[in-house]
Amino acid sequence: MAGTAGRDAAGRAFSIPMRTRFRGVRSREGLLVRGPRGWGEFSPFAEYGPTECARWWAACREAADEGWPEPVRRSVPVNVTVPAVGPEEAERIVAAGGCRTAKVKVAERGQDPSEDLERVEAVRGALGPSGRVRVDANGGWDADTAVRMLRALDRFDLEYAEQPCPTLEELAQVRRRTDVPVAADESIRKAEDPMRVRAAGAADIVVLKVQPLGGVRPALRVAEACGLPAVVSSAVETSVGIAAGVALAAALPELPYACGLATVQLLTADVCADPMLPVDGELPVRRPEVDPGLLEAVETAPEGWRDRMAAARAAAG
Ligand SMILES: O=C(O)CCC(=O)C1=CC=C[C@@H](O)[C@@H]1C(=O)O
Ligand SMILES: [Mg+2]
Repeated sequence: MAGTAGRDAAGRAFSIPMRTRFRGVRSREGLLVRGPRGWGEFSPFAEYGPTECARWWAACREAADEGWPEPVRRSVPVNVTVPAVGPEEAERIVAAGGCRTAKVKVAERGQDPSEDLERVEAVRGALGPSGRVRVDANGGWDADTAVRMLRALDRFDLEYAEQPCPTLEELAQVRRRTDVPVAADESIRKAEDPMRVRAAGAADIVVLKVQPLGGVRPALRVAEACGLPAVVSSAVETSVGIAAGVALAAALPELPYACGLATVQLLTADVCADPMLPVDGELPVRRPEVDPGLLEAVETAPEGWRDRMAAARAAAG
């Protein structure tokens, strides 16, 4: 038993294939670390260097060593996430998701604009008129394309558009030139970013992710400082990482929008026997247990991840 506890504290690496390629990623990988307060997840995407990884590591340590602030709600409304798939698959994902809000990926490299229109139309059809539909372009459009596409897509009544363009100047332009509210995601990665977003008039909403912002507490401070409505979204973690996102959403004083935390559905497996999957469009505020057998089934050699963790720690100073 002592051996397992030692291994858990040093970190257990995992690799879980995605159901559909998402953000260019085919399998989700990371390290799970057990501390006195429970499990934490360290799963920065492959392209992130030590400086960025330092914040992801801080989020993992917060979960494992400190735990999270008291929740002010018992459950969190969530959106189903629809990758850049064809319309039939999009419809199936929305129907299976059981959520009243859908976030649809658009502007996927190599796809035609008509594919975005067909996908969003299918999602609106599947949700019916009372559902909410938001799109996420991951900065894939320039300002003119974004304005043209959002005007066309708004036929299906958009709740907002997440990161339509890469820069703050372009986001501000899109805000001025369309009626679709703009949410900043990639533009919010450091504590000072939301203030810049606000000052540039670049967004109506901020997307907060626990790992890139360095934990639940730093993300709460960002939300408070910037004063814009916040949507909590995942970095497509296992249920261990999703629980941290739920803790953030549960602790925010206001939560006017559904959160992007229903992403365990995008993975082919999980490490918890009672995964963080939505019930009636909501995720209950809880912390699930890691199941040893499920973790072993997706476990990989930890050395590379422990090196990444050491580099992140060194960068944090
Ligand atoms: O917000 C959601 O519905 C799910 C999470 C999600 O879309 C993302 C998670 C991780 C990386 C990103 O490319 C992506 C996003 O851009 O919001
Ligand atoms: Mg996004």
